[in-house]
Amino acid sequence: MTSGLPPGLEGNLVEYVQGGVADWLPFDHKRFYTNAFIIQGDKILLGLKKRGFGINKYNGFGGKVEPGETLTGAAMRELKEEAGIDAPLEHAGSLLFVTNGVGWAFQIEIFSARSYSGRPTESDEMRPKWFSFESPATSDADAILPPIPYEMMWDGDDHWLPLLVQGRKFVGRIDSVTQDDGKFAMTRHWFGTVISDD
Ligand SMILES: CNc1ncnc2c1ncn2[C@@H]1O[C@H](COP(=O)(O)OP(=O)(O)OP(=O)(O)O)[C@@H](O)[C@H]1O
Repeated sequence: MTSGLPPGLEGNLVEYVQGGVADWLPFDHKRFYTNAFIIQGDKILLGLKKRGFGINKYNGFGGKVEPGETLTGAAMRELKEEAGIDAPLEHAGSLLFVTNGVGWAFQIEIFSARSYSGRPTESDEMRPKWFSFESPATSDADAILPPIPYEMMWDGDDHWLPLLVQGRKFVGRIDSVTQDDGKFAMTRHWFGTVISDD
Protein backbone atom coordinates (compact mmCIF):
# COMPACT_ATOMS: atom_id res chain seq x y z
CA MET A 1 0.00 0.00 0.00
CA THR A 2 2.77 2.42 0.91
CA SER A 3 5.28 1.09 -1.62
CA GLY A 4 5.99 3.23 -4.67
CA LEU A 5 5.06 6.52 -3.05
CA PRO A 6 6.71 9.64 -4.49
CA PRO A 7 9.79 10.69 -2.48
CA GLY A 8 8.87 12.84 0.51
CA LEU A 9 5.40 11.34 1.05
CA GLU A 10 4.57 8.89 3.76
CA GLY A 11 1.57 7.29 5.36
CA ASN A 12 -0.92 4.55 4.78
CA LEU A 13 -2.07 5.82 1.42
CA VAL A 14 -4.01 4.52 -1.53
CA GLU A 15 -3.51 6.19 -4.90
CA TYR A 16 -6.34 8.50 -5.96
CA VAL A 17 -4.96 10.19 -9.08
CA GLN A 18 -1.59 10.71 -10.71
CA GLY A 19 -0.16 12.15 -13.90
CA GLY A 20 2.96 13.28 -15.71
CA VAL A 21 6.01 11.26 -16.65
CA ALA A 22 8.90 13.53 -15.62
CA ASP A 23 11.33 12.40 -12.92
CA TRP A 24 10.47 13.63 -9.43
CA LEU A 25 12.53 16.75 -8.77
CA PRO A 26 15.18 16.76 -6.04
CA PHE A 27 14.90 18.80 -2.83
CA ASP A 28 16.97 18.79 0.33
CA HIS A 29 14.57 20.04 2.97
CA LYS A 30 10.96 21.07 3.55
CA ARG A 31 9.55 24.40 4.73
CA PHE A 32 6.23 24.18 6.52
CA TYR A 33 3.18 26.26 5.61
CA THR A 34 -0.49 26.10 6.53
CA ASN A 35 -3.60 26.57 4.42
CA ALA A 36 -7.10 26.71 5.97
CA PHE A 37 -10.57 26.42 4.47
CA ILE A 38 -14.00 27.05 5.99
CA ILE A 39 -16.73 24.80 4.56
CA GLN A 40 -20.42 25.28 5.31
CA GLY A 41 -23.20 23.42 3.52
CA ASP A 42 -22.24 23.67 -0.14
CA LYS A 43 -20.03 26.72 0.20
CA ILE A 44 -16.36 27.26 0.81
CA LEU A 45 -14.51 30.39 1.90
CA LEU A 46 -11.49 31.30 -0.22
CA GLY A 47 -9.33 34.39 -0.23
CA LEU A 48 -7.86 36.39 -3.10
CA LYS A 49 -4.15 36.86 -2.35
CA LYS A 50 -3.38 40.58 -2.59
CA ARG A 51 0.42 40.50 -2.32
CA GLY A 52 3.50 38.31 -2.41
CA PHE A 53 3.65 34.67 -3.35
CA GLY A 54 0.55 33.57 -5.27
CA ILE A 55 -0.70 37.13 -5.81
CA ASN A 56 -4.09 37.30 -7.63
CA LYS A 57 -4.83 33.65 -6.96
CA TYR A 58 -7.63 32.32 -4.77
CA ASN A 59 -6.47 30.01 -2.00
CA GLY A 60 -7.17 29.07 1.59
CA PHE A 61 -5.78 31.28 4.36
CA GLY A 62 -2.31 30.45 5.57
CA GLY A 63 1.38 31.12 5.68
CA LYS A 64 4.66 30.10 7.18
CA VAL A 65 4.78 28.10 10.39
CA GLU A 66 6.88 30.17 12.80
CA PRO A 67 9.48 28.60 15.10
CA GLY A 68 7.89 27.13 18.23
CA GLU A 69 4.37 27.03 16.78
CA THR A 70 2.30 23.90 16.36
CA LEU A 71 0.84 23.36 12.90
CA THR A 72 -2.69 23.89 14.21
CA GLY A 73 -1.59 26.98 16.16
CA ALA A 74 -0.01 28.45 13.04
CA ALA A 75 -3.11 27.65 10.96
CA MET A 76 -5.39 29.38 13.49
CA ARG A 77 -3.11 32.42 13.73
CA GLU A 78 -2.96 32.83 9.95
CA LEU A 79 -6.75 32.42 9.60
CA LYS A 80 -7.27 35.17 12.17
CA GLU A 81 -4.64 37.48 10.63
CA GLU A 82 -5.77 37.03 7.04
CA ALA A 83 -9.57 36.57 7.31
CA GLY A 84 -10.39 37.96 10.77
CA ILE A 85 -12.11 34.80 12.00
CA ASP A 86 -11.58 31.99 14.51
CA ALA A 87 -12.41 28.37 13.73
CA PRO A 88 -11.89 24.91 15.26
CA LEU A 89 -9.48 23.87 12.49
CA GLU A 90 -8.73 20.21 11.99
CA HIS A 91 -5.98 18.69 9.91
CA ALA A 92 -7.38 17.59 6.54
CA GLY A 93 -4.41 16.76 4.33
CA SER A 94 -0.81 17.45 3.34
CA LEU A 95 0.69 18.65 0.09
CA LEU A 96 4.30 18.72 -1.02
CA PHE A 97 5.19 21.20 -3.76
CA VAL A 98 8.57 20.92 -5.42
CA THR A 99 9.90 23.27 -8.08
CA ASN A 100 13.13 23.24 -10.03
CA GLY A 101 16.12 25.30 -8.98
CA VAL A 102 14.91 26.02 -5.44
CA GLY A 103 16.46 23.24 -3.35
CA TRP A 104 13.67 23.16 -0.77
CA ALA A 105 10.05 22.06 -0.97
CA PHE A 106 6.83 23.62 0.33
CA GLN A 107 5.17 21.27 2.81
CA ILE A 108 1.62 22.63 3.07
CA GLU A 109 -0.56 21.35 5.88
CA ILE A 110 -4.22 21.76 4.93
CA PHE A 111 -6.83 22.43 7.61
CA SER A 112 -10.60 22.81 7.50
CA ALA A 113 -13.49 23.67 9.78
CA ARG A 114 -17.26 23.47 9.38
CA SER A 115 -17.93 26.35 11.76
CA TYR A 116 -16.28 29.65 12.60
CA SER A 117 -16.83 32.76 14.69
CA GLY A 118 -16.48 36.36 13.69
CA ARG A 119 -17.09 37.86 10.28
CA PRO A 120 -14.77 37.22 7.34
CA THR A 121 -12.94 40.51 6.84
CA GLU A 122 -10.51 41.69 4.21
CA SER A 123 -6.92 42.05 5.38
CA ASP A 124 -3.76 43.50 3.78
CA GLU A 125 -3.04 40.04 2.44
CA MET A 126 -6.36 38.42 1.51
CA ARG A 127 -9.88 39.32 0.32
CA PRO A 128 -12.31 36.60 1.55
CA LYS A 129 -15.13 35.41 -0.71
CA TRP A 130 -17.59 32.51 -0.60
CA PHE A 131 -17.87 30.06 -3.50
CA SER A 132 -20.19 27.14 -4.19
CA PHE A 133 -18.90 23.64 -4.84
CA GLU A 134 -22.28 22.38 -6.04
CA SER A 135 -23.45 22.94 -9.60
CA PRO A 136 -25.83 25.94 -9.83
CA ALA A 137 -28.75 23.67 -10.76
CA THR A 138 -28.73 22.12 -7.30
CA SER A 139 -28.22 25.36 -5.40
CA ASP A 140 -30.88 27.52 -3.86
CA ALA A 141 -31.77 29.96 -6.65
CA ASP A 142 -31.89 32.84 -4.18
CA ALA A 143 -28.42 32.21 -2.92
CA ILE A 144 -26.35 31.42 -5.98
CA LEU A 145 -22.67 31.80 -5.36
CA PRO A 146 -19.99 31.63 -8.04
CA PRO A 147 -18.42 28.20 -8.58
CA ILE A 148 -14.92 27.48 -7.28
CA PRO A 149 -12.61 29.59 -9.53
CA TYR A 150 -10.11 26.89 -10.46
CA GLU A 151 -8.82 29.06 -13.32
CA MET A 152 -7.63 31.54 -10.67
CA MET A 153 -6.13 28.92 -8.35
CA TRP A 154 -2.94 26.86 -8.24
CA ASP A 155 -2.71 24.06 -10.82
CA GLY A 156 -3.66 20.80 -9.19
CA ASP A 157 -6.14 22.30 -6.73
CA ASP A 158 -8.93 20.67 -8.74
CA HIS A 159 -7.54 17.25 -7.73
CA TRP A 160 -7.62 17.68 -3.98
CA LEU A 161 -10.30 20.30 -3.21
CA PRO A 162 -13.08 17.77 -3.95
CA LEU A 163 -11.49 15.42 -1.39
CA LEU A 164 -11.33 18.27 1.12
CA VAL A 165 -15.01 19.13 0.77
CA GLN A 166 -15.92 15.43 1.09
CA GLY A 167 -13.89 15.27 4.31
CA ARG A 168 -11.53 12.60 2.90
CA LYS A 169 -7.97 12.91 4.21
CA PHE A 170 -5.38 13.16 1.46
CA VAL A 171 -1.65 13.44 0.83
CA GLY A 172 -0.20 14.66 -2.45
CA ARG A 173 2.86 15.86 -4.26
CA ILE A 174 3.04 18.29 -7.19
CA ASP A 175 6.24 19.05 -9.09
CA SER A 176 6.47 22.09 -11.35
CA VAL A 177 9.06 23.86 -13.42
CA THR A 178 9.32 27.61 -13.82
CA GLN A 179 8.58 28.78 -17.35
CA ASP A 180 10.04 31.78 -19.18
CA ASP A 181 7.02 33.90 -18.15
CA GLY A 182 7.70 33.08 -14.47
CA LYS A 183 4.62 30.87 -14.15
CA PHE A 184 4.81 27.27 -12.94
CA ALA A 185 4.01 24.34 -15.21
CA MET A 186 3.11 21.05 -13.53
CA THR A 187 5.39 18.20 -14.59
CA ARG A 188 4.19 15.38 -12.35
CA HIS A 189 1.62 14.83 -9.61
CA TRP A 190 0.40 12.12 -7.31
CA PHE A 191 -2.47 12.19 -4.80
CA GLY A 192 -3.56 9.52 -2.39
CA THR A 193 -6.22 9.19 0.23
CA VAL A 194 -5.33 8.18 3.76
CA ILE A 195 -6.51 4.79 4.93
CA SER A 196 -7.56 5.12 8.52
CA ASP A 197 -5.90 2.65 10.86
CA ASP A 198 -8.76 2.46 13.34
C1 LIG B 1 3.00 26.05 -5.20
N1 LIG B 1 1.75 25.57 -4.76
C2 LIG B 1 0.96 26.05 -3.81
N2 LIG B 1 -0.34 25.72 -3.89
C3 LIG B 1 -1.23 26.16 -3.02
N3 LIG B 1 -0.92 26.97 -1.99
C4 LIG B 1 0.37 27.32 -1.88
C5 LIG B 1 1.36 26.86 -2.75
N4 LIG B 1 2.52 27.38 -2.34
C6 LIG B 1 2.27 28.12 -1.26
N5 LIG B 1 0.97 28.08 -0.98
C7 LIG B 1 0.28 28.81 0.08
O1 LIG B 1 0.53 30.17 -0.20
C8 LIG B 1 0.59 30.89 1.03
C9 LIG B 1 1.96 31.53 1.06
O2 LIG B 1 2.11 32.18 2.24
P1 LIG B 1 2.96 33.52 2.38
O3 LIG B 1 2.09 34.66 2.09
O4 LIG B 1 4.23 33.41 1.62
O5 LIG B 1 3.30 33.37 3.90
P2 LIG B 1 3.09 34.38 5.09
O6 LIG B 1 1.63 34.75 5.20
O7 LIG B 1 3.70 33.78 6.28
O8 LIG B 1 3.92 35.53 4.49
P3 LIG B 1 4.24 37.00 4.91
O9 LIG B 1 5.72 36.93 5.14
O10 LIG B 1 3.42 37.30 6.12
O11 LIG B 1 3.86 37.78 3.68
C10 LIG B 1 0.35 29.89 2.14
O12 LIG B 1 -1.04 29.88 2.46
C11 LIG B 1 0.74 28.58 1.48
O13 LIG B 1 0.07 27.50 2.09
